[in-house]
Amino acid sequence: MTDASWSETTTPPREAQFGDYVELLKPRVMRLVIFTAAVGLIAAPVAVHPVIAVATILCIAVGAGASGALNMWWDADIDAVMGRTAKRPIPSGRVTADEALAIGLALSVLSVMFLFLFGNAVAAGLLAFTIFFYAVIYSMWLKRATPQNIVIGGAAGAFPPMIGWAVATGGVGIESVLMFALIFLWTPPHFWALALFRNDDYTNAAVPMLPVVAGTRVTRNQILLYTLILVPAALAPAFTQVGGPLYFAVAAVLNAQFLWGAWRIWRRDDAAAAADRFAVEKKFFGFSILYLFLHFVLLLAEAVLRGVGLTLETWPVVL
Ligand code: HEM
Ligand SMILES: CC(C)=CCC/C(C)=C/CC/C(C)=C/COP(=O)(O)OP(=O)(O)O
Repeated sequence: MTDASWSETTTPPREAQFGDYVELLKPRVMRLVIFTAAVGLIAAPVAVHPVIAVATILCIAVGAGASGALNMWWDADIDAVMGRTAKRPIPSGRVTADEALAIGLALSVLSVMFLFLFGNAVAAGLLAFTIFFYAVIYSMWLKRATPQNIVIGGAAGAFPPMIGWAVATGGVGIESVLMFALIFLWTPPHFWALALFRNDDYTNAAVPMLPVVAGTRVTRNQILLYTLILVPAALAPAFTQVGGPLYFAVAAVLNAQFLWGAWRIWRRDDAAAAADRFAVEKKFFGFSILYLFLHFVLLLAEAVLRGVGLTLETWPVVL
């Protein structure tokens, strides 16, 4: 469906295609979110039937996508102003805001309902809370209100492994809290590195991201500070039942590299960054994604080595 408000001088948007609706669900970011949820489920000490595992991961994926659609519905005005997001389905007129809202709400309800059926009440409750946290607390409130938006709002992105863990165990454990902490503390360096080289976008859109409000010096300091706190939190799972020597050895290298990147960002200023077009910040942002992905690959590898994760022995109750 297209928006009728386009004037004759504007290139009319084309009709929406299936891909536009998929784009509403923020698939590129959400694939890592879904992977962390899957690892939370598999690393848990209670084995799950593959049918339940697949069904519940699908529910979490749909719920994550739904929260992305709700975010795009609410943020359409901001997205229209920023170069990175101006071509999204709503600002480009291919999908209407009402459609995005309807899709976001419908998929949220369906995902939580089916996670309750295939999983349990704790997992479904956590998924509902996570969708609410991203769509309402982060998008509708914090994002436009405070430079601490992504620190507090980052909690939404940290819940998925806890949801996966809750599917398997029916509860919360120290290990799932550590997985939460890993993502929670990783989010500020991940995002602020990007905000440094996308500062103009956020300034134009009047979004109070840290570099806009407090300046780039403070942002560089905060990236290093959060990385210093992140490193011990990222190594801690090695000493629990989900970790082991493999996790520790590889994570130590990854964390040394992350710390080195944060240090390089900290010790330079905007003139140096402008000279190489934010090459260090861009590299650090790219590496942040690999960094988080590999930590969860390590948790998966440790689970495979322990022989936990899936079992055909417990036939799913729901069937
Ligand atoms: C409040 C928390 C977060 C903020 C503000 C944030 C912000 C961003 C932004 C603005 C981008 C660029 C996206 C684009 O090019 O459209 C990005 C990319 C990305 N983020 Fe985050 N992020 C957050 C949390 C997370 C979490 C929790 C994950 C996964 C666990 C994640 C995974 C990714 C990935 C995989 C990409 C690259 C997407 C691509 O391939 O283009 N982010 N993030
Ligand atoms: C299971 C479940 C519900 C998971 C949700 C996970 C979650 C909250 C991920 C958030 C990651 C994200 C896309 C942040 C972007 O911030 P932004 O929206 O300010 O970025 P933008 O400018 O790209 O829109």
